[in-house]
Amino acid sequence: MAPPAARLARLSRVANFSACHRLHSKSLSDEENLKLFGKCNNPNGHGHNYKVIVTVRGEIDPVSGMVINLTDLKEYMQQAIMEPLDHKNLDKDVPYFAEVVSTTENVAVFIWENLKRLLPAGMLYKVKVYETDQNIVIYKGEETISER
Ligand SMILES: Nc1nc2c(c(=O)[nH]1)N=C([C@H](O)[C@H](O)COP(=O)(O)OP(=O)(O)OP(=O)(O)O)CN2
Ligand SMILES: [Zn+2]
Repeated sequence: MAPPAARLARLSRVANFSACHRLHSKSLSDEENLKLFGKCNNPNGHGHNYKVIVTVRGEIDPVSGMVINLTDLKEYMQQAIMEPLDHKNLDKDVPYFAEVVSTTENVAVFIWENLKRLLPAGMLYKVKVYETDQNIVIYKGEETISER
């Protein structure tokens, strides 16, 4: 009898964290920052309840029935998202954002890079970050818009 075909599946898990930040670029003057970022450039910052959906992709292991053990994914997300970001001032507490503007785009990249270091090679598929219910970023590890 032919062996069962390998099945590829995607698996997602959600994390929620709270943080404050200020949108401010060191490459711009104070006036330019205010013009670009408006209320989000408030000197004392503002806060968000972020939601992150992490999706991994891989073959369903025929023995375990899993792509990845969700208990392991939970621990990786704890290390990659919750420990560095939850209840933090992104710009002051997270060294990465000392030189990188703490937009949701860059928060997604930060989470991607942290998770990539922890997960089996090639397994990370998508990081989706909700800054608010209305403002959502998806990052899939791409570096440029590829030619069509
Ligand atoms: N490209 C981006 N633009 C903006 C970002 C970002 O991360 N990437 N972030 C902000 C601010 O941080 C800001 O907090 C957004 O807040 P706000 O406009 O209040 O959010 P909502 O649109 O969800 O709220 P409304 O109630 O609809 O005003 C700005 N730009
Ligand atoms: Zn904000």
